[in-house]
Amino acid sequence: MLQIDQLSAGYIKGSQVLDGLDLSVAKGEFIALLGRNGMGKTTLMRAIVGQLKPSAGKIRFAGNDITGAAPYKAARAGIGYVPQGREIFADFTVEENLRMGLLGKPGLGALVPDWPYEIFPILKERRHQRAGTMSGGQQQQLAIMRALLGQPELLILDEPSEGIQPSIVHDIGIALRDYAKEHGLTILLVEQNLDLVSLLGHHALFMENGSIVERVDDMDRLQNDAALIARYLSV
Ligand SMILES: Nc1ncnc2c1ncn2[C@@H]1O[C@H](COP(=O)(O)OP(=O)(O)OP(=O)(O)O)[C@@H](O)[C@H]1O
Repeated sequence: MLQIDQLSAGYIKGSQVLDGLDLSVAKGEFIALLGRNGMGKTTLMRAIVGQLKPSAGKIRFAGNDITGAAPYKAARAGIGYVPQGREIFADFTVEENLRMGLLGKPGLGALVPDWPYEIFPILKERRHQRAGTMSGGQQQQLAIMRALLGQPELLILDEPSEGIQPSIVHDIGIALRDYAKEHGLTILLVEQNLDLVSLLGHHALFMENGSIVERVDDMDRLQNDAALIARYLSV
């Protein structure tokens, strides 16, 4: 579904953050991308969704070449994005934020349907409140639902657990897993929280200095292999 070949990208001319990266994600897979801060995980996500133009390589999604395409094209092609820090509109109400999710693709209408409110009822309770008044966990629920309202085939989440209490992270993980199974959604997750990775991941990829350096398919190993965690995650 997503095929990335020899991708290079960076912020300063002549200095690459990603250097010849390859990644393949099949339909229905849950892939977690792990690694220390500054290894290039967010840079990779931004390149996929069109926020950063690669200097070399190819990104294909569902058979289309989307290398360097504008963000709205990635959204229309079926990629949903929940960025690091959530980026909700703090001064807009919850419902207005959700309506933004309907703008990603033509034909989704203007009215927020009931299902996002059924998944996270707190959003219904707070739908006329300004989004910035909600807790971090509630804002993350909002950001995820805003992305899902665009009916993506691939959902990219960048550190959704950041700054959120563990019980809410767990609830978000369960809700996402159930939704993804029911709708055949593919997930690419950047995350340091191993509980969420184990809940949502089928495969874990470890990133170091702009490349994917190790792949783990046995999720139990993530909880039990101290050497693996020390090598790629400990500071
Ligand atoms: N807007 C930017 N301009 C210049 N350099 C940047 C910019 N954003 C990130 N970088 C640099 O690119 C490198 C990779 O950063 P990136 O955010 O992709 O890492 P990461 O693995 O996602 O880590 P983190 O969890 O800290 O976000 C880092 O050296 C970072 O300082």
